[in-house]
Parts: sequence; C-alpha cells; structure tokens
Amino acid sequence: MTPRTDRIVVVGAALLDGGRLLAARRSAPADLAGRWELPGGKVEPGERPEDALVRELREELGVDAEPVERVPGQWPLRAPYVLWVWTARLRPGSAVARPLEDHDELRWLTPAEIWDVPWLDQDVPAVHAVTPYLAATR
Ligand SMILES: Nc1nc2c([nH]c(=O)n2[C@H]2C[C@H](O)[C@@H](COP(=O)(O)OP(=O)(O)OP(=O)(O)O)O2)c(=O)[nH]1
Repeated sequence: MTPRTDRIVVVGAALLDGGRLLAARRSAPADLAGRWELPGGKVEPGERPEDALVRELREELGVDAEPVERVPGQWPLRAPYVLWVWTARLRPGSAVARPLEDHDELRWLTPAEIWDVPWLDQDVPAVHAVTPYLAATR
C-alpha cells in the first residue's frame, strides 16, 4: 500500500463572486495547457492548506482572497497529488483577478456557463461538488 506520507495536497479555490465561479485556463505544462482548472497549487511542507490557498491566489491572480469553507471530498490528481477545495472570496479592496502565472485566460462563470469550458478531466468531479455553492453566494 502506498504510505499516506507520499501524498501531496494541491489546494484549489472555488473563488466565488456575485454567484460566479472563477475558472483559469492553464498555460503550462504542455499536457495540461488549454484546459481549465480551479486556481491554486501545492501546499508547501509545514504550510496550512488555507495559507497555501491565499498565497497561490496572490501569486497566480494578484488577488487578496480569503478561504470560506472546505468543500467536502478529495480528488486524486496525477500521483502523488490530491486536490482539496475551499470556497473563497475576494477581500474588500482586492485587485481584480488577472492571469499572472500558470494561466493565460480567466473566466467568471455563471451557473449556466459552468460546463462551457473544457475542465481538466480530473477536476470535473470537484467542479460538480462546487456547483451547489454558486447559488448560495448570489
Ligand atoms: N492548481 C491546480 N492544479 C491542478 C488542478 N488540477 C490538476 O490536475 N492540477 C495539477 C497541476 C499540477 O500538476 C499540480 C499543481 O501544480 P501547480 O502548478 O498549480 O502548483 P504550484 O503553483 O505549487 O506549482 P510549482 O510551479 O510551484 O511547482 O496539480 C487544479 O484544479 N488546480
């Protein structure tokens, strides 16, 4: 059996604003480029996942965000990574989100638009889990 210590958590943000979900199109690596994901990244050793989420959103999007709640579940990515998701919102005064690194396009999706973008295959179950939260933030 694979020891649990081999698992590396990737935090993904369901960043919500006005009932819309932010989707980010990856620009690299080549096998992921062009597909859409929840912005975020790897939790560093000793780092709290929520802190990693805030850091990644600052680095990748230039925003000041706060995690709101953990979306129950965890979704396997390419080994050894596993995706954990938090809903998140922009703090008052945050800059608008821009694709600063890892992404070349961002879209704020309404509930009706959620499936208009080609999500990474491995993100599809996580995005399903996030959709009930969109209505709640409208
Ligand atoms: N952030 C993020 N990564 C995802 C998702 N789905 C998915 O398969 N991944 C993969 C892509 C990468 O192999 C890994 C996370 O990498 P990353 O490039 O976002 O993380 P990072 O910013 O910490 O990366 P690094 O360049 O510092 O190594 O998880 C997702 O929804 N969000």
